[in-house]
Amino acid sequence: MSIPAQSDGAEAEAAGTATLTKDAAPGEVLLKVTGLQKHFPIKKGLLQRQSGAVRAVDGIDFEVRSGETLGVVGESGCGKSTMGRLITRLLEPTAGSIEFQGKDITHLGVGGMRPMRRDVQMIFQDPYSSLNPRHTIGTIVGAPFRLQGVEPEGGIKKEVQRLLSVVGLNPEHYNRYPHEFSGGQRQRIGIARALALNPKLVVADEPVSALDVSIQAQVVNLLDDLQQELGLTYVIIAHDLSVVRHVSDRIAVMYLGKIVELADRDALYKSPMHPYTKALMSAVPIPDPKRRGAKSERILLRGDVPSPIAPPSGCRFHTRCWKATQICKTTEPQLVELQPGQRVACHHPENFADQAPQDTVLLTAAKEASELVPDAAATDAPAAKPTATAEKEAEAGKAAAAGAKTGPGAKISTEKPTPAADAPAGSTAPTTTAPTTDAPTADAPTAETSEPKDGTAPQESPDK
Ligand SMILES: Nc1ncnc2c1ncn2[C@@H]1O[C@H](COP(=O)(O)OP(=O)(O)OP(=O)(O)O)[C@@H](O)[C@H]1O
Repeated sequence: MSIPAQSDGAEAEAAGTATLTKDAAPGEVLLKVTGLQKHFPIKKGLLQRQSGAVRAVDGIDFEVRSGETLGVVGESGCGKSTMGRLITRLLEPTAGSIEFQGKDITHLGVGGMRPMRRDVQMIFQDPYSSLNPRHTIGTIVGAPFRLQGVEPEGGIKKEVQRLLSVVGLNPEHYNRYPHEFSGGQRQRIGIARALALNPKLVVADEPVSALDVSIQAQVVNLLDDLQQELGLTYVIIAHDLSVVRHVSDRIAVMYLGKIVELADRDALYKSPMHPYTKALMSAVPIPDPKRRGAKSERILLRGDVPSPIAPPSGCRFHTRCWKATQICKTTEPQLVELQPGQRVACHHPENFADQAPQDTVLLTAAKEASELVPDAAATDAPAAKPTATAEKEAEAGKAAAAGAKTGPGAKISTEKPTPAADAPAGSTAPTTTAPTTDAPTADAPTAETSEPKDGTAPQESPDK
């Protein structure tokens, strides 16, 4: 796919809207997150006194390098979306810091963030609710220019039409409304809007999970193409391991508000070190029919993820981990680099020397919360969470693509997207994931934000 060049920084400078930071060279750290926390307060009673907090993100550290794709996986409710909204500054962090190109943006206000909004954009999960139904596509995709006061060369209309063709839509559909498009096409509209200001970092929160299976691969391939042509850096949040495997260079695995493992994609899939990662990976179906008969075991995790209001002490995974010992209950493991490029927070990692060999007494209850089952039996097993993921993937039929991925630019097998290639409107089957935590419902914590509906994706920080 050939993508026409976007207006570059020089033009922006000429227009008097230069960004505050200098560009990161490929491979340099673009985003650095340190000790990031987001606790949503739980308020009760007439006086709305705070009675606790949902610890959605509870101290995470990671970096995103220019030009790479960082995939973020984990069960529903582990804090992936909250993390995405924190780094795009749609949410105000409770603690920690966020640096973008060396500049601390943790507590920048609306005015301070305005220039940054050009560089950091977000693509939302639900292409139905993230586009304002009363606005035309032209208005939606052109909104970032108006909000930032940017006048592209040739005018907004021409630039919007160019963006529409970049994402595989018909530029003539400029005056149409969102309801006239299918789910996949709407997601392309969301992508066009995100690309309007030539961002450096794009955070995509479950960008394909609301789309029909047949359309998912097209959108993933489009994101791939755009990255190569425009040198974009992605943070892609997904619970579908085959999508994450396909698109990511590195992968962060989250559990209950923490990153438990952060590693290069191949290392993570070949030799996961955190037991939780291993359980997640064991649920991915083997795509190669020749290897399918090979003896393999799946790890079923029983029960729900504990509540993020009162997470377990020590290692948060210890209540469901078959390797947990006393130290796991009392001491929180730090995320340390055990292999080059592979950081793990575990006292008893897989595929590596034990970090607490003296601690041998297993926590029986925890051991019983997981079960190793032969592969065939696992297929019919009831829905512990990783198994549910596996089922979704099997259903998605994308496993072959996942297994075949070898390097950047590899494609999920699909027909090339054409403007008309997506399924007609209404034919998609949105997937929603039920929350697994019992956290926020009972105590009705304060909602801080909702997805923008007006085509103005993250132009302003709502909690400022
Ligand atoms: N505005 C909010 N107010 C209170 N609690 C919230 C808010 N947003 C998220 N939470 C809670 O924070 C926790 C993490 O939610 P988050 O949406 O980040 O998880 P997730 O991993 O993205 O899950 P999913 O895949 O289901 O979207 C959950 O327990 C959720 O209920």
